[in-house]
Amino acid sequence: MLLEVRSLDVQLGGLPILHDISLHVDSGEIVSVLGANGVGKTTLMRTLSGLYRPSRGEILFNDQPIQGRSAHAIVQAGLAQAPEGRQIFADMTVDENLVLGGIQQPAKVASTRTAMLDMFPVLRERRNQKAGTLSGGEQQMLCIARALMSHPRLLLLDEPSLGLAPQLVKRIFALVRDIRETGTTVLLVEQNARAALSISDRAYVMEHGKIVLQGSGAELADNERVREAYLGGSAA
Ligand SMILES: Nc1ncnc2c1ncn2[C@@H]1O[C@H](COP(=O)(O)OP(=O)(O)OP(=O)(O)O)[C@@H](O)[C@H]1O
Repeated sequence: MLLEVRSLDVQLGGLPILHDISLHVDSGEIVSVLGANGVGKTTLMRTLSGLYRPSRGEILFNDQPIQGRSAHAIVQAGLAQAPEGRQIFADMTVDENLVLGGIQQPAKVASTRTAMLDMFPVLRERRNQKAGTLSGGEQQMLCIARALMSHPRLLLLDEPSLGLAPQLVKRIFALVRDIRETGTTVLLVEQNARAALSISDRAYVMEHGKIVLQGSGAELADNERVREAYLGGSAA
């Protein structure tokens, strides 16, 4: 197991947000966490990245407990996040954003940046352009490439399809598959259950801060409750 989350509770501003979350991600998998707006998906991602401290439970990464470690130390351990809303540096160029993503591994920045520009040719064309002037899809690619600059073993993706047209959603999900092929494990949170399940080995469904269902991508795509709530209709 690359990531194991055991009985995690998270409170924010005194309010319970996540309750008794347990999940795992094996090396080489693509795993999704699905759920509607506000169920706590971003809170989970931010907790895994060390931005929130759980009130109970354990997070094991590569068999080491990481809860309570700084966000910086967690990136160094090999867990990087492409956050919801992209959060790229709008006034900096594409190139500068990439360099910042690799800041913890300065010796590798030049070669990793070349690899990223090969993987995302649209970023190569726009490498000297201010990131804030990129389209939504280009910004998402930059956000993912910036996270990959730290050579993570596990990439967390928070709603990569948010606000993108269907063709671009397809493109982004194809890229997630490519990323896995290069040896990076992926944990993805998504509202777009259809697209996420189509590329996931396994998935979890969250409601009201809890995990209510889990299974293989195919099992969940076939599950009546998932079909009704997230895929827009029953099997019939
Ligand atoms: N800093 C905070 N303080 C208090 N409550 C918060 C805080 N951040 C988030 N919440 C609440 O926690 C709940 C879960 O929010 P979260 O952003 O994790 O959901 P989400 O599943 O990612 O939703 P979305 O898809 O809309 O981003 C929401 O009710 C939200 O209002």
